[in-house]
Amino acid sequence: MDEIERQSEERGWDTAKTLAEALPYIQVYDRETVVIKYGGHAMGESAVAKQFAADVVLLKLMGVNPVVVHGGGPQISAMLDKAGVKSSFVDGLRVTDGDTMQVAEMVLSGAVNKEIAHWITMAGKEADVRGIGLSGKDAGLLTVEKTRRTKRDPDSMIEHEVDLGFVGEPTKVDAKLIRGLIASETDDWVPVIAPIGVTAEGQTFNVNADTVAGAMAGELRAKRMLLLTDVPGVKGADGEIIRQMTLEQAQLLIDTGVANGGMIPKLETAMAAVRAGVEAVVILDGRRPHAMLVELFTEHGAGTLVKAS
Ligand SMILES: Nc1ncnc2c1ncn2[C@@H]1O[C@H](COP(=O)(O)OP(=O)(O)O)[C@@H](O)[C@H]1O
Ligand SMILES: CC(=O)N[C@@H](CCC(=O)OP(=O)(O)O)C(=O)O
Repeated sequence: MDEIERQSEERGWDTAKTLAEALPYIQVYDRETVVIKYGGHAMGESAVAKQFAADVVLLKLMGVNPVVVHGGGPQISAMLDKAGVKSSFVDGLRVTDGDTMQVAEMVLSGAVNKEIAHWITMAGKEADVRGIGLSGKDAGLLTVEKTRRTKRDPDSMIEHEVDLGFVGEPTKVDAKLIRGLIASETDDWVPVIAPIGVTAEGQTFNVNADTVAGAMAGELRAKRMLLLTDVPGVKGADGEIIRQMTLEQAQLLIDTGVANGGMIPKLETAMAAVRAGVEAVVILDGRRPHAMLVELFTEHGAGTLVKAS
């Protein structure tokens, strides 16, 4: 046996050891639902996204029921730039007028949704694991109402409403279709959901993807919700990643401004999901290969875990 063969054999034994060590965790998540929020920043280059799809397939084949909710904020911004439409954000939410809504729906439900579902289907071809792309508009999945935000004027201290346009928050998740897909004994479906919702009057609204993932995880009583983003976790005031936090600590980070921008909807969602019965939420770096596998199947885990206590 030459040196290359010997090293390859060594790697084989290491892989087997890693698999054996994962057994207790694999049992914990057996037939449990894990909602994965795949952020637009985490998608990065197509090689990273394809690796994500392969990991989702692996989860499914290991007995987990993954449900993917995706974002696409940077992708919407790029398309709006091309069209010469300006975009602004309030507390991490995109102010959405009629033109912006059209572009957001086209990018989210069209390009991004179908790409992710397709990559999952491609990665799972041999085992017939199939991604199925949906938006909150399909099968009455997501009902929303207009988001109301107020801001205090720093000089007069008077509160006034900020109109975010067609931005909504979930009031009802009808997860009948999703439950049917993940419960199938004969087929391996992986639902992939775009964050578009509809009001009771039938108007299409843009919804922050973290918020949709939280509402979905709560409705499905998911064991875990994973928020995949572009930072290794939530940073505290000292700039260090916080490994675990309670709901009170999460609220304090928002109130003190240590968590700002896109991290605000993430923490708000994490808190709401835990209150709705999700065991824990993890905010982690989706750009790192196999981040979900490290989080679910190793002792140390990855990112920041948000839990009731
Ligand atoms: N305390 C914090 N810890 C980590 N990231 C933070 C914090 N406060 C704000 N952020 C910002 O939140 C961003 C993640 O939110 P966002 O850009 O909306 O990601 P995504 O597109 O993945 O949803 C990070 O890139 C970072 O700039
Ligand atoms: C209302 C609102 O802000 N909607 C988001 C929807 C996409 C999203 O949430 O994407 P990320 O997860 O990649 O940030 C937006 O228009 O950007």
